[in-house]
Amino acid sequence: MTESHTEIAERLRQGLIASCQPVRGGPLDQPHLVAALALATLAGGAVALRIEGLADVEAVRAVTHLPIIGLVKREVPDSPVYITPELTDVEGLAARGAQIIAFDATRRPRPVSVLALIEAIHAQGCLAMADCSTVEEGLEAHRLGADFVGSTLSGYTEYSPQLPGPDLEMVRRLAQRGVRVIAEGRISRPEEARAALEAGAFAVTVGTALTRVEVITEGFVRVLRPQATEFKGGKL
Ligand SMILES: CC(=O)N[C@H](C=O)[C@@H](O)[C@H](O)[C@H](O)COP(=O)(O)O
Repeated sequence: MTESHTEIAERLRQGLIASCQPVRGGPLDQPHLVAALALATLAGGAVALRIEGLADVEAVRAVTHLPIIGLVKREVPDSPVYITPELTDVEGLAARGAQIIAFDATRRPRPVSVLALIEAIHAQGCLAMADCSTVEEGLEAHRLGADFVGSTLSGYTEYSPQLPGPDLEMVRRLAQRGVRVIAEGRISRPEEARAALEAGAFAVTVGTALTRVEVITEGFVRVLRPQATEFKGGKL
């Protein structure tokens, strides 16, 4: 039985969303291993998954009925936008079973408007998650009908705050304005996840700290052997 949008949103409330995006090109970058990583995070209590790429979404959908936030990372000409940039990406993700589709909703030059993406996502029967880098972008995406706004891209556009940790101020200000915010980006400790909920986040997404084994390992190695700091992994 397919769940209603309300039921899907309720599953996320106050919960942990596990982003399972292995280091691309690394040893865990295989759809069946991403599915295993996803199951491991669900066993730990994650309420939903954030999965990148059509093959990985398909593999994860085959092993769980729980909510998948799907996205495609892809470079397009003449635009820095790389998270679900075009309408064909939306169709591909919906066809593979993503119930929520995340896309870049920044104000940078883009191949497709934020409104057109939201409408396409809704036309596929999915919920729209707007990955934003500032409060203003989040408010605009909310106004245009996005179901969730993520702090995902704070620190990843040149005009947003470049913080070492999560942008809790962005979360707080959007939540105060009645936006359903998913705190995401550089949350690496349980206390930070808790602080995000206290700032008003609807749910919290953690990626690297759960599933990018190379990066987690390197964090320890850097402390033990500061001279051997070179990260040998692939693309994040
Ligand atoms: C900026 C960008 O492209 N973020 C991506 C979005 O899906 C992923 O690379 C991040 O891992 C994800 O947002 C979770 O964040 P963190 O791994 O910091 O917990």
